[in-house]
Amino acid sequence: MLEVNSVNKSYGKRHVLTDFSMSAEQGEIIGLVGENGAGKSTLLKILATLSKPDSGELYLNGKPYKKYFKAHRTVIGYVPQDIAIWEDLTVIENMKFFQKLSPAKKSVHELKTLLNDIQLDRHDTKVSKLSGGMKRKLNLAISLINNPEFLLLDEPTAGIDLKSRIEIGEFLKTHAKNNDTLIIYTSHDMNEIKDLCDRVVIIGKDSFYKDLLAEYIK
Ligand SMILES: Nc1ncnc2c1ncn2[C@@H]1O[C@H](COP(=O)(O)OP(=O)(O)OP(=O)(O)O)[C@@H](O)[C@H]1O
Repeated sequence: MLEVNSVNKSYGKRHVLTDFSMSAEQGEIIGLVGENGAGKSTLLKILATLSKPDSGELYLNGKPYKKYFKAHRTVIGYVPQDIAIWEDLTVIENMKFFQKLSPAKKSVHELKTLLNDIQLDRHDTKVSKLSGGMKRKLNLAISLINNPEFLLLDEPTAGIDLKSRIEIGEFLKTHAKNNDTLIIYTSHDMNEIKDLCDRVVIIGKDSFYKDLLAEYIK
């Protein structure tokens, strides 16, 4: 489903991605790990069509990103590291707002069902009153409005309570299985990666993660 071939990306003189390649199939959950600054967010932005590589080729369902990036955008869901929702609107008002920007049309009932699936039932609460975990859940629910085939999550569980973290993990597993969604997700928590991911991709040269993974996956 996804092919990434020899992608390079630099910011000025700083090489962030060097000849990076990977492939992935529908329904897989892939953990992307690497040290701070290894290029995980950079790769996710490229995969989400929000940034372009300096060189290399990417394909989704056999179609090159270069030619089909607009079409790909409609089937990709992306949750950035920083939470991007309206603090002064309620949960359901945020869902309705982002629904208007989405190519897929969902009824209010469907939007509420999506929130309930992710165990966020405070539909009429202002975002400013939500916990960090609930905000992460809302951000994730927004990314699912367009029924993405391919979901990219940049540290979706960073800095949140254990209950929300477990609920998000369980939701993602069920969602990937029921919808055949490819999920690529970054985290610094190796226990979470081990519980959630079918496979791990290491980014960067650091052998630390290779050794750590070998230890965890024994
Ligand atoms: N727009 C940009 N302009 C210049 N440098 C950038 C830009 N975006 C990222 N970088 C640099 O590129 C490197 C890789 O950043 P990136 O955010 O992709 O790493 P990361 O693996 O996601 O890190 P972290 O685990 O800390 O989130 C870092 O050194 C960062 O400072």
